[in-house]
Amino acid sequence: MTGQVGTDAAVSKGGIEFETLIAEFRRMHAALCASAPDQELTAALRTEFRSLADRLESVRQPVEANRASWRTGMSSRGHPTLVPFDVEHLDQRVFCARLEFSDVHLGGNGAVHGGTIPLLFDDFLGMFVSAKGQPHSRTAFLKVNYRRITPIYTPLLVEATIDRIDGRKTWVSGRLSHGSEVTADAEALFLRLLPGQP
Ligand SMILES: CCCCC/C=C\C/C=C\C/C=C\C/C=C\CCCC(=O)SCCNC(=O)CCNC(=O)[C@H](O)C(C)(C)COP(=O)(O)OP(=O)(O)OC[C@H]1O[C@@H](n2cnc3c(N)ncnc32)[C@H](O)[C@@H]1OP(=O)(O)O
Repeated sequence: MTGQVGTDAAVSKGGIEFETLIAEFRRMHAALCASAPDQELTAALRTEFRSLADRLESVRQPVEANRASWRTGMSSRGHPTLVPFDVEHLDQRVFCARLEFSDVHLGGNGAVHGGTIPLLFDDFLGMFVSAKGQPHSRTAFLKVNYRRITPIYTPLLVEATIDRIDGRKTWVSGRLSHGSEVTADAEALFLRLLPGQP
């Protein structure tokens, strides 16, 4: 890692190019998870990955605000390893989105890895709290119930509601569904940060 700081102009924050780059990265990530390359292909890929990492580290940004993977309006803000979702509806009380897990998220026997679902909920509920609850909040707790196996490569719906706001506290809950079946649900408390609080 070079630690070099790029300029704003060096960061692609707009246009379709960054979105298609992230889509290709996610495809590559899923293909890597699902593959078994032989030694020759592994060596060739390692060389290409190293070269790509060198080029990206040369335009490294110090804080999230300047990073291309921090774009509102893009699925998961353009972050390549968060769980991507497509927003269906957002209002003061309800937030819902469509998503599909991939080989990136596979645990075992066709089921999504148990650690991936809290990642989705933390990000999804956190976005909701940021947009319609209290911005600049942080997760104090997140409880997840795994009700059924969550399948990969299957259209799913994730929904959330803001249940209560009291002072700095926002209580929020979420559900992940496959058709009429809830596969996981969550409840969380977010606390608005105090001025100067890290
Ligand atoms: C497409 C539509 C959306 C468009 C959105 C547009 C823009 C959005 C842009 C960006 C959005 C960006 C991000 C959103 C996405 C993801 C969000 C991810 C969020 C995270 O992933 S963030 C990382 C994980 N998170 C932590 O790293 C927290 C570590 N931790 C702490 O930083 C402290 O722990 C803190 C600050 C939580 C509290 O500390 P503190 O000192 O401020 O407060 P204190 O302890 O005094 O508690 C005050 C009162 O809360 C009660 N309380 C506290 N904790 C509790 C608990 N666990 N359970 C029950 N009650 C609790 C106390 O009991 C007391 O209650 P009372 O006042 O009644 O006595």
